[in-house]
Amino acid sequence: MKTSGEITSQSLPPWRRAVLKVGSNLLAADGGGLTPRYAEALAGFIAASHADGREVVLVSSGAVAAGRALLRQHASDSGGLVARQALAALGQAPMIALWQSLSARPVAQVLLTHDDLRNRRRYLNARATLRELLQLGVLPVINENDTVSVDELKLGDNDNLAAIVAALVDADLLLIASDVDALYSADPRRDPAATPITHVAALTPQILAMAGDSGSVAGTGGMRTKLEAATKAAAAGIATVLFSGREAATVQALRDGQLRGTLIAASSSRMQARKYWLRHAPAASGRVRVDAGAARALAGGRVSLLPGGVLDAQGEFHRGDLVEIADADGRAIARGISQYGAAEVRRLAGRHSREIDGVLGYSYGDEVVHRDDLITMDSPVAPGQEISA
Ligand SMILES: Nc1ncnc2c1ncn2[C@@H]1O[C@H](COP(=O)(O)OP(=O)(O)O)[C@@H](O)[C@H]1O
Ligand SMILES: N[C@@H](CCC(=O)OP(=O)(O)O)C(=O)O
Repeated sequence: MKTSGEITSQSLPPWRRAVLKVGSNLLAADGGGLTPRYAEALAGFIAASHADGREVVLVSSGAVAAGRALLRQHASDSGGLVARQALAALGQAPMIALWQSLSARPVAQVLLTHDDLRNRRRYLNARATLRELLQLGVLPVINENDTVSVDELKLGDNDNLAAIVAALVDADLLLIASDVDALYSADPRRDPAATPITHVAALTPQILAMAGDSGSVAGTGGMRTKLEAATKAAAAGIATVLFSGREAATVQALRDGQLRGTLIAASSSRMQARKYWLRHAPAASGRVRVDAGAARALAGGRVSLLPGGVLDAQGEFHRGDLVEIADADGRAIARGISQYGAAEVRRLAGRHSREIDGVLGYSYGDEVVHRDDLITMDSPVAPGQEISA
C-alpha cells in the first residue's frame, strides 16, 4: 500500500461538526479481531476536536469482523448472509466497548438502517436523538442495524450511511478514515502505477470510474461506496475527506487542520443545498397560519416557529411534512418541515412551548418548525399565487 509521503498536505476546510466514518480495515487491522492500534489515534482526534468546541459523530464498522474473531475461537462461520448478520450482532457490543475504552466521554450506541432514514418520521426522530446526544456531550457511535438490513449488509454500506448521517446532523464535513491514504487513479492494490488525486472539484464519471472494490476480507465497499457517499454529501453541500487512519502523522495533522489525503468539494454550499430543497420540494397540502408577531420574527430570519405564534393549521399534514407558513391574511411567507402533524398543531396553537407535554402528553421539541428546517419567502405571496424561487 502506498504511503502519504507522496501526498502533499492541504488545508482542511473550516468545520464545527463532522461525521467520522471508520472502516473495518482499521478496527480489525490484522485480519483478526478488534484492535485499538489505529482506533486510539482516531479517538484522540475526536477528543481533541471536542476540546476545541467541535462536534464529531462517529460511524463505525467492525461488528462483523469482531464477531467473526470471537466465533473462530469456537467454530468456523459459514460465511453466508445470515451468518454475517449473526456475527454483526455478536460483535456490536465489543465494537462499542472498544470505543468506550478509548473515550473519556460516555459513548452512545445508535443503530440505524437506510429504511429508517427514508421514513420521514423516523428520520426526524433519529435527528432529534443525535442532536440531543451532541448537546449532552456524549459521543454517538453509529452502525447499521445489520440484523434487519439485509441489502445494506450485502453492500457493506456504512460509507453511504455516513453520508446520510452527515446530512441528517447538518455536518460541515464527512471524514472517511480507511486503510488507503487517498483516492488513486486506479485501485493501488492492483495497479502499482496508480497516482493519488488529492483534490476533486467535481465527481465526474471519469473520477467515479477510478473506484474499485475493497480487495480485502474485512472491508466491503471499497472506494466505490466511498465515492457514492461523497456524491451524496456533495449534493447536500458537505465536503468529503478521504485519509488513511493507519498513519498517526496524518491523523495528528488533521487536528491542526492539515489534510494528507483527498478532499472532495461540495457541489453547492450547505445553505444553498438546503434552501434549494426547501424551496423546490413539493409542499404538503397543509399550511400553518401565524400571527403578526411570528410573521415579523420569521421575516427577520434565523428563528424557529414556536407554537405561541401559531393561529391555526389548515388542511392535513403529518409530522415531518414540508408545509407552507402563511401570515394572518393567508399570504405565504415561509415554508418548512413541521415537527408536528396538523391535528397536533391545532391543539398547540397559541400555547407556550413548555405546555406542549401537558397538552399532547408528549413532545417532539419546543418548535413547530425548527429554524434549520425553515426558509422564508423573499416577498409574501398572495394565496393561490405561485411561490417564486
Ligand atoms: N481508486 C482507488 N483508490 C484507492 N483505493 C481504492 C481504489 N479502488 C479500490 N480501492 C480499495 O479500497 C480499499 C478501501 O476500502 P475498504 O476495503 O472498503 O475499506 P474500509 O473497510 O475502510 O471501508 C483500499 O484498500 C483499496 O484497495
Ligand atoms: N455494519 C458492518 C460494516 C459494513 C461496512 O460498511 O464495512 P466497511 O466497508 O468496513 O466500512 C459491521 O459493523 O461490520
